[in-house]
Amino acid sequence: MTLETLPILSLNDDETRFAQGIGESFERFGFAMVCDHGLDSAMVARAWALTRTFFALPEDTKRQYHRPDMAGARGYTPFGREVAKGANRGDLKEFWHIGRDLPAGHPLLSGSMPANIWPDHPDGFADTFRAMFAELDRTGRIILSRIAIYLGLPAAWFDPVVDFGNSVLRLLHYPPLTSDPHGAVRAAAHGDINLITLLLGAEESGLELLDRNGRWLPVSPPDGALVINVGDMLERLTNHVLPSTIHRVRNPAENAAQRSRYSMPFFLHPRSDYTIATLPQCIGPDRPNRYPHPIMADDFLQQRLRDIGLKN
Ligand SMILES: O=C(O)CCC(=O)C(=O)O
Ligand SMILES: [Fe+2]
Repeated sequence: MTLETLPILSLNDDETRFAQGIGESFERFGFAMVCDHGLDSAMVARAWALTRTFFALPEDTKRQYHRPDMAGARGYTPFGREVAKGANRGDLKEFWHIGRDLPAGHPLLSGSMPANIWPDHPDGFADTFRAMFAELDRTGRIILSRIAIYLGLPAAWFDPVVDFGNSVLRLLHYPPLTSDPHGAVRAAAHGDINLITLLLGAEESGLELLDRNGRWLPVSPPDGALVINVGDMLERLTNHVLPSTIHRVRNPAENAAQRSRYSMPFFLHPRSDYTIATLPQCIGPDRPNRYPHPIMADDFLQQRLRDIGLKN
């Protein structure tokens, strides 16, 4: 049976059923909607309140935390800075990036994973987003274990792949559209770079995926649910069994254009030194290996950061 619309999956379902459900949803759409994900709702509410308060600070204050030398990997990236691969205008968004806190002196620290920077205001920002990062990291591992089952791998297969992974939590603000955007959009069509993305906030409309029939399909999760999508690294690892689907955030019309939109994607990455080599389970007579040359996760990432204008 082929799926017609994005199903709503429950993480309370038993492992095998959930694995089958998310695998089918990913194969068909590259996306899934997941409720009962177990994220603490009080923590998530605090995270939204802090996000709103931070982005309401004066532009000059926010720009103190802009660190172009870190390729946008930590801290603040101003409005209009990120340009989707192949697009010619900056997206109508500003964002803040949080990474993993590594133990002091960890070898990955000196290379691809800079230490976090935290704003002086609002109070509680660092504590709440450290907790959010840890919880999304934990939830992401559970999702990956179900994907492993679907692919016929041991459930714990991804654990060493994502241990000390270079994941990033992004707080996104799309300000109200007050003037003619001259062709720019909130988020131009793009694929995500990482393994999987866990997204909160998509109940505020605008997110659309490019379906394989060439039509844009709105993604409208129930309140509080996670939208999860396959990124380019998982697509490559699975030889396109699980597709990384192009998506965008379109500009709203009329009343909604007067409102800010906020969202919170967690980009789950492998360790920087993990080598992405096509899974033998995903190669066959009808599906020759598209990627005979493995690539290190960090080399893949650095190339893509140059593509989107965050790195020179
Ligand atoms: O804001 C959203 O709903 C999606 C954001 C997104 O696709 C991204 O930041 O990669
Ligand atoms: Fe995205």
